Amino acid sequence: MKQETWSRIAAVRHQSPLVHSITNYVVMNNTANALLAAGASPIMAHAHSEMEDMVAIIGALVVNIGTLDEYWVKSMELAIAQATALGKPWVLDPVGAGATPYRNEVLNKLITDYKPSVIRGNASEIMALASMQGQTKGVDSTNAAEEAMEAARHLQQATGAVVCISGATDYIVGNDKLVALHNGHPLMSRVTGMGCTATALIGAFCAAHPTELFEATVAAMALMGVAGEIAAEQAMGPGTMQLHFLDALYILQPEDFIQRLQITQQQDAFSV
Ligand SMILES: Nc1ncnc2c1ncn2[C@@H]1O[C@H](COP(=O)(O)OP(=O)(O)OP(=O)(O)O)[C@@H](O)[C@H]1O
Ligand SMILES: Cc1ncsc1CCO
Ligand SMILES: [Mg+2]
Repeated sequence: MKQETWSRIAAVRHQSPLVHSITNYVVMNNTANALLAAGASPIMAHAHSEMEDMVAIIGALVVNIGTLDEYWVKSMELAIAQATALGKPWVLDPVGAGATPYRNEVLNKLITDYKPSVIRGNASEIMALASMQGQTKGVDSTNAAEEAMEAARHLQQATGAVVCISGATDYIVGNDKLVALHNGHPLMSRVTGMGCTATALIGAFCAAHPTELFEATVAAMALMGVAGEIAAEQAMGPGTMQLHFLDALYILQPEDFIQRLQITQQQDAFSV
């Protein structure tokens, strides 16, 4: 399992897949650099006139609604429609789901009209999306993590997407599959757009493994966590954390990755 996860990281380095992101102004530079450090090739574009042609040449599409507006939402729809037509994976980052009616309306439309291949958000975003997709409040949940897990499962069933909840522990939910990753460091949440970076890396891994989206998502989040942990050991604070994180993505070797990776998997089990 750990060796197989490493082989997916090596495949991204080897294949250097082209990842098209329509993402927010805040994180464009961070995510492009993270993709490069992991061995992928980033392109950011949103002009309506080039969406079809751009999506024709990429391996995967990442849609992040962080700083959405009406023009960009149309770009997203054009790009997603083309990705769907060409059978290419597309990954959704529902930044700020639940924060405003406009965000919710856009997200609900994207999820309902064009099914994402993978959705990655933090617990509150995943819970907001699940309630938009008809989930009634969980009656069984006894704690926040369990509530988020029920939401992720609901969202997975409603959309068919692989659903990732990121946080201190990352959970990846597929159809009858659940993996938990226990790496990472609290300093990661002090750098803007680490979640967006996670989603961009998922895009790269899906591009390299288009028929194994669950495993691709696990590998991308495993890389995030291990690189984050290594970076935190070197960093003095958020500034150097950002720099060391890019270096860790680039330098990481299989021995260190396998030694550090903390992964647990459950089949057919959705209790946390
Ligand atoms: N307390 C923590 N301990 C370990 N890892 C963490 C912690 N908090 C976040 N992470 C890691 O940081 C990355 C980003 O996850 P997070 O849930 O913070 O995303 P987010 O809320 O969408 O962030 P943003 O919106 O700022 O991009 C993931 O790889 C996650 O595993
Ligand atoms: C701070 C911020 N605002 C909109 S997007 C973004 C980056 C983190 O998602
Ligand atoms: Mg986020």
